[in-house]
Amino acid sequence: MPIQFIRSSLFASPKNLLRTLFLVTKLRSLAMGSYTASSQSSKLFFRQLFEKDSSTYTYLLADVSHPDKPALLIDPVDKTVDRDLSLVKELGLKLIYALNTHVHADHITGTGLIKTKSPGVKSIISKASGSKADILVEPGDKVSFGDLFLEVRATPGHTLGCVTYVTGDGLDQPQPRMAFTGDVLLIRGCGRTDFQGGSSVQLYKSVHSQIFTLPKDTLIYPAHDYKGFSVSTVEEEMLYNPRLTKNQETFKGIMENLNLAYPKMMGIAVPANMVCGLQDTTS
Ligand SMILES: N[C@@H](CCC(=O)N[C@@H](CSS)C(=O)NCC(=O)O)C(=O)O
Repeated sequence: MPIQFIRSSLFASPKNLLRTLFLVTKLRSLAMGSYTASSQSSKLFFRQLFEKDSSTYTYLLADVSHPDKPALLIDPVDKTVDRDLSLVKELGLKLIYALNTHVHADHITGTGLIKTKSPGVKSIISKASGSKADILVEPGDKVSFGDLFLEVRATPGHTLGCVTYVTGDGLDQPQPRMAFTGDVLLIRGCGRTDFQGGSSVQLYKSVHSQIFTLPKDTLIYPAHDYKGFSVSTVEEEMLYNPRLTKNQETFKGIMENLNLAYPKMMGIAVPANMVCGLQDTTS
C-alpha cells in the first residue's frame, strides 16, 4: 500500500485511523521479518518442533506482547524436553503450562520431566482421560496464556479422553485459528481406533462435529505425521482426507482394516502417561 494513502487516510476518520494503525503494524512486522510462523497475530509466538523416533510434533506457543511472555507446550516428548526448555530459555519465555492432547501410546510425554526441571509449570490433560495432572480440563474450558487462550474441544475416538486445543475466537486472537488435533485428525489420515477406548464411530463424529465445523482456513496441527507433512487446513482435510471424506459406514470399514501393529512402546508409555510420564511424579 502506498505510504501516501496511509498518511491521507490517517486523518479521515477514527475508524480509518484504527485500520491505518493495524496496516502500519502489519507492514512493519513484515518488513522486520515476522516473529510468528503462521499467524497474523503480532502477539503470538508459534513454533512447531519434531521428535523423530515417534514422529511426534510438539508445539510451543507464547504471548510475546505480554511483559512475562507466558508460554505453553503442547504434547512435549520426554526425549526432547532439554531441547524444548533450552529454546524457551533462549527466547526469554516463561513456560507456564505443559499440555497433552491425550494419553499417548507410542512415546512418553515430557510433561512430568518438565515439571521436575522447571518447577511452577502446571501439567494439563483432559478429565476424561482418567490421568493425573495439575489441571484436568473439560470441553469448553479455556487455557489462557497472557491475552491469548486455547479452547478445549472434546474429540474422543482415538482414545476416550482425546481433546483438541483450538486458538481463541475473537479479533484479538490469532487469525487464522489453529487447531492442535492430537491424534484424532492427522494430515490426510486420522488416529487408529483399536485400543484405549477408541471408536471409529466416535472419531468420525468428533472430527465432523468439532473440527470440520471450524472456519475453513483454520490451520490443522496434528501430534504426528508419518509422511513429511507439517500443516493442513480444515478445508483441505474436508476435501482430501482419504478416510474422513467417506461416509461413516465406509470409514468404519477402513478403520477395521488398517492392520497396524501395536506401538512398540505401548506397554510402557500408557501407564507412564497416566501420571504425566513420570511414575514417581505427583502429577
Ligand atoms: N509404528 C509406531 C506407531 C504408529 C501408530 O500406530 N500411530 C498411531 C498414532 S500413535 S498411538 C496412529 O494412530 N496411526 C494411524 C495411522 O493411520 O498410521 C510405533 O510403533 O510407535
